[in-house]
Amino acid sequence: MGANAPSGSAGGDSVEIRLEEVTKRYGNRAEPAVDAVSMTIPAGELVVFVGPSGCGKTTTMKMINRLIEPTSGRILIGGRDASSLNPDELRRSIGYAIQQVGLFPHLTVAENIGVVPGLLGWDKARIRSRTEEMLDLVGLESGEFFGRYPRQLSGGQQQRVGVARALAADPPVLLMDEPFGAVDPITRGNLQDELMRLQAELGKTIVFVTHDFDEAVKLGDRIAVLGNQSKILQYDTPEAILANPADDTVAGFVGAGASLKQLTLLRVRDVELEEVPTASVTESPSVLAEKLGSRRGAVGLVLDQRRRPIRWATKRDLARASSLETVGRPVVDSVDRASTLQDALEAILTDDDGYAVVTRSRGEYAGVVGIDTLMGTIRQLREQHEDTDGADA
Ligand SMILES: Nc1ncnc2c1ncn2[C@@H]1O[C@H](COP(=O)(O)OP(=O)(O)OP(=O)(O)O)[C@@H](O)[C@H]1O
Repeated sequence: MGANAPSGSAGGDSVEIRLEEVTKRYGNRAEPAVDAVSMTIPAGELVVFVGPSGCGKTTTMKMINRLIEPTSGRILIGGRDASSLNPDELRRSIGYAIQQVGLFPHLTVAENIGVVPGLLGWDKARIRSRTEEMLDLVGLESGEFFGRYPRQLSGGQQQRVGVARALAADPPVLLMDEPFGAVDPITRGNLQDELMRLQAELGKTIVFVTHDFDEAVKLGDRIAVLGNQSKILQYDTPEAILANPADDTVAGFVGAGASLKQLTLLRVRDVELEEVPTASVTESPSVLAEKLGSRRGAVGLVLDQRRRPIRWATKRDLARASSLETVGRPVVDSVDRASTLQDALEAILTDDDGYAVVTRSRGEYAGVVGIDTLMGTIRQLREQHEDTDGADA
């Protein structure tokens, strides 16, 4: 952020957010809603606050743009004390997207997106082109949606407009409070994918609140697992939290299947591919049988003339077969190098041979990932994170 008050139109550079002993006491309640929270949200990262209902996530977030004033402590945004800034200007420099979307019902989609740029004094032509750009960015066809009213949109479309509006003035900081909470799981998944794509492009500093640990794992560069009064139970990368939850409460929050969730964080390209014996569909079954050798349970792949895997065959299958065209069982599922290891596991279970076939861009055979590789990877991750903890202690 520049030396002047954040203009909100500067865009570009991302900024760090620091909370120093931030406390919020509502009215004269004995217990603070947020108790002396200190944390650093690194510039350009997406940090997820996750924790049980009522633990203080929203209160903590709203203190960053001063929708709620802290009772004590300091919040620094790009090194500047938020309490020293004009609250209206501060809020214009921070994008804000919430579950209820909060679109103005009497304004069109375009007018909603243009609200903050308008407040910042942008001219009409610039607002119009920015609005079109934003609609495009969130995957809504500008010609179709520009003049619609919020009630003429589906829930998912409203959420997209909410995100477009939050981003319109190109703020360096974005606060998102359960922004995808009110939509069906498929739309939610799509919106999450969009946000990840956007973030890879834009590199904003984003604070994202959710109840949903899986959402946190998917989106977060880091996750802050919060307990009562926003006490930070663990603040680390998703990998580290999954591999090694700080205590039983965090482990409870991570929930069942932590190892499976770890597999969503790694890609096929992160592990070494293995090979199984292969033969071309034009060869005779005995050729593949010979390559399989005498090892029990060995399995081979039949490739078509463009080297695309088509069938799995064991030694027994081959002994009975007259042609490789019909031998064994078809390859049903395959993955590529960009697939997650969870996709690979899914393919292993679908094809039931202990391997997932990995293909290149045109479907040619590249290798396989075996169940042993997946188990080894999980074991390795766990050990790595245990080592890191040991070093810190
Ligand atoms: N305006 C308010 N006045 C008094 N108490 C409040 C107010 N807003 C929130 N609280 C209390 O502060 C605590 C933290 O609330 P907050 O909304 O920050 O939690 P949260 O973690 O975001 O919850 P949820 O996930 O359910 O939205 C709660 O106990 C809540 O009842």
